[in-house]
Amino acid sequence: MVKVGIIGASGYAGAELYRLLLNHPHVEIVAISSQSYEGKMISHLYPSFYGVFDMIFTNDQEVIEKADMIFASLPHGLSEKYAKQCDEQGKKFIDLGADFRLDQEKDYQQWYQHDYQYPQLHEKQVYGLSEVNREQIKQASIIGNPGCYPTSITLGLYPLLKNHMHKDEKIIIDSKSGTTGAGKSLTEDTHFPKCNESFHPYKIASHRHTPEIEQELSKMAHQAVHVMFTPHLLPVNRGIISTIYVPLKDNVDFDDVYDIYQKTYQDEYFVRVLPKGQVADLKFVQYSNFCDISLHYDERYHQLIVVSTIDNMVKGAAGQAIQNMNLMYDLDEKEGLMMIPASF
Ligand SMILES: NC(=O)C1=CN([C@@H]2O[C@H](COP(=O)(O)OP(=O)(O)OC[C@H]3O[C@@H](n4cnc5c(N)ncnc54)[C@H](OP(=O)(O)O)[C@@H]3O)[C@@H](O)[C@H]2O)C=CC1
Ligand SMILES: CC(=O)N[C@@H](CCC(=O)OP(=O)(O)O)C(=O)O
Repeated sequence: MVKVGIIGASGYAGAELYRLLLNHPHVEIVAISSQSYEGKMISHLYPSFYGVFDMIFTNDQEVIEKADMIFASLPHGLSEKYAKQCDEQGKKFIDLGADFRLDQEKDYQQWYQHDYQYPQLHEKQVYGLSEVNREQIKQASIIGNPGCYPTSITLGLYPLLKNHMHKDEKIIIDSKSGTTGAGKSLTEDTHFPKCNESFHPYKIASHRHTPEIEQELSKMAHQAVHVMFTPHLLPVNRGIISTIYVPLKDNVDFDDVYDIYQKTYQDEYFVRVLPKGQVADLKFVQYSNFCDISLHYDERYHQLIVVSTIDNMVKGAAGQAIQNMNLMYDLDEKEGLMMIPASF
């Protein structure tokens, strides 16, 4: 059994981790921590766990002491010191936040306004996009779990960029996220009367996921890729849907693009390329670890339109983190993650 601990377990992504891990046959959750709820039972905060998982929140140090595999689900800038301790003690560490995602410290400084406390630690980090970096993840001890928007976008573009079927022009991406993406603290934007029955873009041309998206797309394409990324707040609890507009190279036709997507993902259980004519819909990935991709062609402009959708809490956070843990422990990648999505 893998002895798992979760730091920041009172937050949404932390709670989603134990909701899923409780069904994992090779995991024992040995400790979970919270600063605000230390000494309280989980059901005090999340009544759905009452009688199912009556663990008491402890402190961060006890989690590190007891567990061999530590997930951190904290606001940005707080994970490094825990990763350092885990590294020194030979424990595995997966960060659900952004502290181990960017390759360049200068990008982290610019977009997150933090410095690296332990720059050498970052030489060990692996970007946890499971389907793309599988072999590196298997060998890693520190994983930067991808952001939710970047997961939907990078999986949606990987086959196209890897096979250089796109024109060397900037890519336009419109993404929409449910409100759990903003975490559990109340904000003006996620207050029910403000977001309910409304819909708005935010952080236009300035969202902190932009450098992460460009970094990973550029690696896939082996050349610099630039994006115009606009996130929107969708008044639903869960789900991200990204609509991506990419000009195709002149000699590339849509049927070839579709074939490449199918070939690339044919052995990937969690990435589903939908049949031609179908449209990806976040309803049909909610509560699951699937990423559904539909492909569309605008012949007037010779443009590909990719629609890629995930559950932000699962493939966009806790599910992908568990998929990565499975890889790190040489377990079946699907273990604990075989949930069927909502059907209506
Ligand atoms: N929600 C999502 O869809 C996704 C989230 N993530 C990432 O996962 C991480 C956790 O996100 P999420 O669970 O949504 O966030 P929440 O705000 O819901 O939870 C974060 C938790 O961190 C703890 N915490 C510890 N120190 C602090 C501090 N100084 N300030 C605020 N909170 C603190 C809090 O618990 P306590 O006070 O009890 O210790 C809190 O419950 C973030 O880095 C987020 O970006 C990644 C992908 C998707
Ligand atoms: C709707 C909403 O507010 N979403 C969050 C992103 C989700 C998230 O938690 O960010 P990471 O994936 O980087 O951890 C935001 O825009 O900041």
